[in-house]
This record gives sequence, structure tokens and C-alpha cells, in this order.
Amino acid sequence: MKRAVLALADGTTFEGRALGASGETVGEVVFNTSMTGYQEILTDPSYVGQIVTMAYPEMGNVGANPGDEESPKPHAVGMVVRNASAQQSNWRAQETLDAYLKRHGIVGIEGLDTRRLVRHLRINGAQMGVVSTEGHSANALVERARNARGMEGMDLATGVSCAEPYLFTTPSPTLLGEEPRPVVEPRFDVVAYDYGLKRSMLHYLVDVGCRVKVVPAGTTAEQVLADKPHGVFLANGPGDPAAVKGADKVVASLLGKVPVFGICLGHQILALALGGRTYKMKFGHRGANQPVKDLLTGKVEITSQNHGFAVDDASVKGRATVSHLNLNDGTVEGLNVPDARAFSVQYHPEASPGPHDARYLFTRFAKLMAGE
Ligand SMILES: NC(=O)CC[C@H](N)C(=O)O
Repeated sequence: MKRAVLALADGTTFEGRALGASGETVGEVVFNTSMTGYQEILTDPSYVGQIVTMAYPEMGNVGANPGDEESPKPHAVGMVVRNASAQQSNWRAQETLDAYLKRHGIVGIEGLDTRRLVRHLRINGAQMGVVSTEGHSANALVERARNARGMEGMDLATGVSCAEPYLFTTPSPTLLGEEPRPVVEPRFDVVAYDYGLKRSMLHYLVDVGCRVKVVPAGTTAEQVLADKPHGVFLANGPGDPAAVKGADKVVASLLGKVPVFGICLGHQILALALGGRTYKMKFGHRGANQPVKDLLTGKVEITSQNHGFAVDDASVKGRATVSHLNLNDGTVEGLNVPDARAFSVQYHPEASPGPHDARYLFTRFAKLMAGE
């Protein structure tokens, strides 16, 4: 077994075994509390520049398959797990997690005390780190982590956005044993800004009657409005929302002219477009078990999340209503701007992975576009 080391910028080091590709990787070390869904997590483009630690101890037991990918390749730059199953066991599996990571050149580490690591990140904050299988001294790796540039000020969304617009009209796939869903005729033309979007969001838009034109992050408001869409969707994406070039101004000029629905980075950009502010959280929210309260209905949803920045509630006062709150730490989870027919959530109603409590938000967007 090849030795691997994880070194954090604050000087903490962990020894383990190599998982996936050999080599060295630098990124922000974060943790995710989902018990499964590791492939959806790895392929979520919002993980660009991040080394993801899975808090649950056993990963890889269902192997890897193309159907569980949220984008064509993993975007996390590294993976940290307590134990990676050597053997996959699932009818859809095509390879092991280790083989999948190797094939995509993703460096990982296993066999370390991930409970200690997660507690360390919770107490001291997410921070830059290095995973290496190259045999360098721990001190040299700590130095490398210290010199690495953090997430703040990084426009990573523009880099993962699509190069050209394309049309998306495919409903969610059904799995073996699932009833085929009734076909929904497309009623709404929606332009979706691709800041690094997850595929399921597009499927769920199609499922509620949208014909989706996906456009690159740098598309102007004039270009979007020229298509006369029924609605505009702002997707998730990696990096610092305040650094996404021109996005706040573009969205500001769309507001009031067309209904807008934003998820995660899209929610943060909506807040910036309204004149609000975003900030970097200590360790963020990543997992499939984040409790969120809908302030209008009083209902609590268990949600899937992946973000390290958040909207400052004081900064949106008088510009938007805070519609949802995180029950763990009281941070903003949703915004509503009725006058502009715009709303957004910080969490992931498309789940993937995670509970489907919040799927109704796609229907809410369809109703908003229908004027209901
Ligand atoms: N999933 C997302 O869209 C993440 C948004 C942003 N990059 C953050 O970390 O907060």
C-alpha cells in the first residue's frame, strides 16, 4: 500500500494510504456529511478547487457508474475517506471508486482518522491543504498548503461554464423498477445561466415543463432578453460569488423583466444583484442532512447543501425577504423578491445526492412563469 499524507495550512498533518491517482493535489479541504452519493458530490462542479473529506466512514461500496454523474467528470481536486471499499456491490456499478478516481487522475487518501479531521475543520475552519503520495516531508507539504491561494476572490464559475449555448429537453431518467413518469409537454422557455451546473437541475426544470437553453456565464442580459424567455434560471457553481465577472450587473438588469430562480451560487448572485453582500463562512454547509425552515409555512425541510459562502442577511434588508433559514446556524437559506418575481435558495432542491423535500421549488418556478 502506497503511503499518502494530508497536510493542512495550519500545520496539522495526517498519514494514510493512497486512494485513486498517485501524485499531489492542492485545494481547500472541506467536509461533507452525506452518507452516500459520493459520485454526485465528486462530479458537482461547485467542488472545483476543493479536496472533499467524507465524514461517513465507508465510501465506495456501490462503486461508480455513469448514471450518477452530475457532470461529465469529477471536479473536486481530491478526496479524503476513512475507508474505501475494495469491492463494489451494486447492479449499476461499472468500476470501483478507486479505479474511477485513478481513471480521472484524482488524488485521494484513505485510512486516516476522518472524525479527527472533520472536528479539526469545524473548530479551526476549512483551509487550504495538500494531499501527496510523492514521499515529500510533512513540513514541505504544510509549506505548500500555506502558500496556496484560498477561495476568496476566485472566479471559478466562468472557467467551468459551457463554451456555447445549447438546448436541454431531457426529463429525469427513471431507474429500474420505477414507474415511468407522465410526459410533461414543454410550456416555458427558460434560459439557464451555467455557472457550473449540476445536470439534475436541468432534468428537474424539464420535468415541470421547461425547454431549457443553457448559456455561458458571460452571456449579456440583452442576449437573454432577445430570446423572450418565460424565465431565467441561475445555477450553482464554484468559487467566490462576488468574483464572478459581471454576473451581478447582468442579473440586476434582468430583474423585474423576467421571473428569476436561483440555486446556491445563483442565489448568492441574486443577492449581489440586489445590492446585498456575501461572505466566506467558517466551514460551510456540505451534506444531505441540513435542516432548513421555510419562514412562510413554518415547515422544516431536510436539504442537500454544498456551499462555503453565504448571503449576509443585514445586507438584503429592504431589498428582499429572507424566506428560509438554516436551523443549525441561523444563516440565510432563501430569498424572495415578489416585486421582481424572483426567488432563490442557498440549498439544493435537486438534491443529488440527498432528500427530495424541496423539489416543490421547481414547481413554484413554473407557477411563477405561468403567472399563477
Ligand atoms: N454549490 C454552489 O453553488 C456553491 C456556491 C459557492 N461557490 C459557495 O461555495 O458558496
